[in-house]
Amino acid sequence: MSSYNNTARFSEARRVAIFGGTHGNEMSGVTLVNLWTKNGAEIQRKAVEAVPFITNPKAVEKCTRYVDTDLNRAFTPENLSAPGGNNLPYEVLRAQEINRIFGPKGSPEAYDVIFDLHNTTSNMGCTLILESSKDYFNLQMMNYIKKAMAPASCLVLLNEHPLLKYSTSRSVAKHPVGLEVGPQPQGVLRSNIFEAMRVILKHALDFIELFNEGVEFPPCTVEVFRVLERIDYPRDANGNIIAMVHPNLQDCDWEPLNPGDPMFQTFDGKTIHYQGSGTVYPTFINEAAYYEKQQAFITTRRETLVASAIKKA
Ligand SMILES: CC(=O)N[C@@H](CC(=O)O)C(=O)O
Ligand SMILES: [Zn+2]
Repeated sequence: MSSYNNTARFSEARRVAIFGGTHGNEMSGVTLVNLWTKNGAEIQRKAVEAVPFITNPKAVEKCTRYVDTDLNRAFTPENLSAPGGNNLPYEVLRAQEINRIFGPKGSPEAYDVIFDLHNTTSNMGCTLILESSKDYFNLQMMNYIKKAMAPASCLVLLNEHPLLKYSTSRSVAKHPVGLEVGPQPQGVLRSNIFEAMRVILKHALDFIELFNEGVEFPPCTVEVFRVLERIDYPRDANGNIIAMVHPNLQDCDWEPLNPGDPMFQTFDGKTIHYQGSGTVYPTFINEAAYYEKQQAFITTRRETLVASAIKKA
């Protein structure tokens, strides 16, 4: 990226990948990618090469999140450079392979954009996940998608947290974009969720086509929800869960949670209240895949980011 007259210049985003099955039991992404692999007409755009790709075929085969370890945590520098070949966990080997095809991560040869399709069991609706508040190309894309979706809502989750950020499959690209649509149970396809994901991706590809055609996008602001904290379930001394998400919080992703609001309900009916110092916006509430990660939900803060104008270099 370079700046000239306050317009950020980015090279053409020709190489685009659409990942499905990073988690093998998240069926919208798996199904869309399989569909587009058979017939790519829907994802074809002028001056864009969009490659649909199943990232974790073994997990898709078993309809499980992963086989050995979570692929969407596996793209660390250590893993990507680990020797050991076939002795490595399946997903680490697969991460290396994906990094060879679509990366190398952090290099000029890396793919321009990777969309990674996920589903959540949480009531999050349409969510886009970003990893940087300074990527004006992605911020402009978020602004475009949000406007194109209106009056339907599409929220942006910003995971830029120094400790809570993880090494995603999409992080191989120059501009990584996560799509997270829910609620949808694991292993299940719901038509409303499937169609919502399909529409988000349509707008995203339209944006890239316009950008590649030389359209200048004027400065804009984007409302995002920045990851603050992970909240675990209350546990006993043995680590067993002793409370559930409170009914007042269940399904209330993105709604304000204030100090003193009910948060958990113990099995004997006691309410545990939120003790933070100010209003937060919880999301990924009661996500099935996060029980193993000791996470009941995450808290976020609302922020407005500013993006400069952008244009093709
Ligand atoms: C439910 C789920 O899998 N969510 C994704 C979010 C992301 O792609 O950043 C994950 O934990 O990897
Ligand atoms: Zn996922």
